[in-house]
Amino acid sequence: KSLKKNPKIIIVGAGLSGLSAAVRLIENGYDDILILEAENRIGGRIHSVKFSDGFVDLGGQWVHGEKNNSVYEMVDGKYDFGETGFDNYYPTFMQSDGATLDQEMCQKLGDSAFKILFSSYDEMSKFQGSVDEFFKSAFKKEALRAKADYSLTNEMIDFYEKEMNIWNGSMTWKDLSAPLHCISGHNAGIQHLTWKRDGFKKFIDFLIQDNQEVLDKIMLNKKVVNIQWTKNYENKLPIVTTADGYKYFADHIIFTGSLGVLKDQHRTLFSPQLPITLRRAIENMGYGVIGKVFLEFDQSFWPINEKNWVAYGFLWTKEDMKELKGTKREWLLDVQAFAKVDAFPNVLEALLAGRHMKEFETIPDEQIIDDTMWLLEKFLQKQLPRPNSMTRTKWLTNPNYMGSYSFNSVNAWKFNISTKDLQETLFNLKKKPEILFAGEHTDELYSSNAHGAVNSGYRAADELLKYYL
Ligand SMILES: Cc1cc2nc3c(=O)[nH]c(=O)nc-3n(C[C@H](O)[C@H](O)[C@H](O)COP(=O)(O)OP(=O)(O)OC[C@H]3O[C@@H](n4cnc5c(N)ncnc54)[C@H](O)[C@@H]3O)c2cc1C
Repeated sequence: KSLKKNPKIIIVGAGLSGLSAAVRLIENGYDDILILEAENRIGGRIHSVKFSDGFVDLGGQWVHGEKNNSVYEMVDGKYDFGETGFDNYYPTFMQSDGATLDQEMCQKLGDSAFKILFSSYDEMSKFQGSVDEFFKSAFKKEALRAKADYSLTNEMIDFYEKEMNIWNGSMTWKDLSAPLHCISGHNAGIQHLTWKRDGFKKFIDFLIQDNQEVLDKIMLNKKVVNIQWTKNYENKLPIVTTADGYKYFADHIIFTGSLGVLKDQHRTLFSPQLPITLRRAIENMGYGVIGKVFLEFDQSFWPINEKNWVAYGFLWTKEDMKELKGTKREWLLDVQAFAKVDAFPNVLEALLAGRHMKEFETIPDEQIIDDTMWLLEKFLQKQLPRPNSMTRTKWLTNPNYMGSYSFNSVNAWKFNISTKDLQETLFNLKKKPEILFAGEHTDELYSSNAHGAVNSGYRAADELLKYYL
């Protein structure tokens, strides 16, 4: 066959997967690349913003594990990671009435919760339902055995639902598939390594350090609105149209927009329509959102000097929930914890996920400060200083993301769909790979993670390299 020596490749998106694909192609001599990025910056869901005396991460924050983790391995020995300490310690559990909670009992229940969620894979993998159903029935038995109070048991269940929603980006753990939860990849080693005051953006420096030319190939503020692929033709080229009306031709296109973008826009983004197999996978794989609020104070009022202190964990009573339902502060019900931030002694970070994320993202900054301070004062039972500054996330309402990351849903299990189905390459009649898909949601083992995104970019680039070899 007569193949072009240096085909034209368009990569849609300059997040980790797009940049990784570009680097891999350039390293192999394929440098006729154009990267079209909708935002006015690179990095995508890696978004480190200036805050306090460094950078905090609105997107990917921690390196989860060391073994077989492409992010960790790329910088191993070249970067001195920090550590949040979440792996080995429990938060200080708090209740809104200031009652002194039996921390030992809470931790005992916490141990049971972790065992059920992360060490019962034998039973869980055979369970056909959701993580919610599996967890509740097992946890209630454990709580009974531990002679835990009925209301504490329910408050802990609510706490671990939030934990799982934050891990998975789900709105409710009723959507999380129990058997698929058991097959997600795990990278051994420390689970919460940090980039200290540098932010995750530091990783991008490592990723492109030997191929800086990749930066010259990026066009910012170039939102792709349509990709016309040539399904039934042999000798036509696909055409990419951007929102400003420009058209670009290419031999191959690597599309890295999020699963949220695909769910929302695939019907208008691709003409002709994507194959039914791919559409089914897009529609049924899970994708949701988490939120973060960073607050900076003059000085810490949390026990930052206690070696093992990691966070305040909120146990919401029924009365608390009733009090907030129907009010403008209802979104606070999604807040699980306020955690310390490694390398920032004066910064607290709230983590949240659940049913109120749209409200959270659409209320003004001033209200976010008022509400989070109201919440902290309620649980800590004291007056607190106002923060000097605040920054928060808005991933769901940004049309270039529509959420934070993908998860293995109950529907994916029901319809036998895996992340692999989201990798389906579109070929033209000559069997030329025309549109390839990358992005965290397409990685078989580490979807939802930064290293999953990197792996997916390499995989898509390798598929093209293989074609040319
Ligand atoms: C809040 C949050 C917390 C996270 N925490 C962690 C963590 O602690 N550890 C971890 O490992 N991972 C974490 N992740 C996940 C990790 O950040 C992502 O998996 C990874 O960054 C995704 O990279 P990607 O290239 O797949 O997608 P993206 O980063 O979304 O890149 C895709 C790019 O395509 C662009 N785009 C979209 N549509 C178009 C279009 N039509 N035209 C042109 N461009 C388009 C987007 O703007 C974006 O830049 C977190 C993510 C979020 C949001």
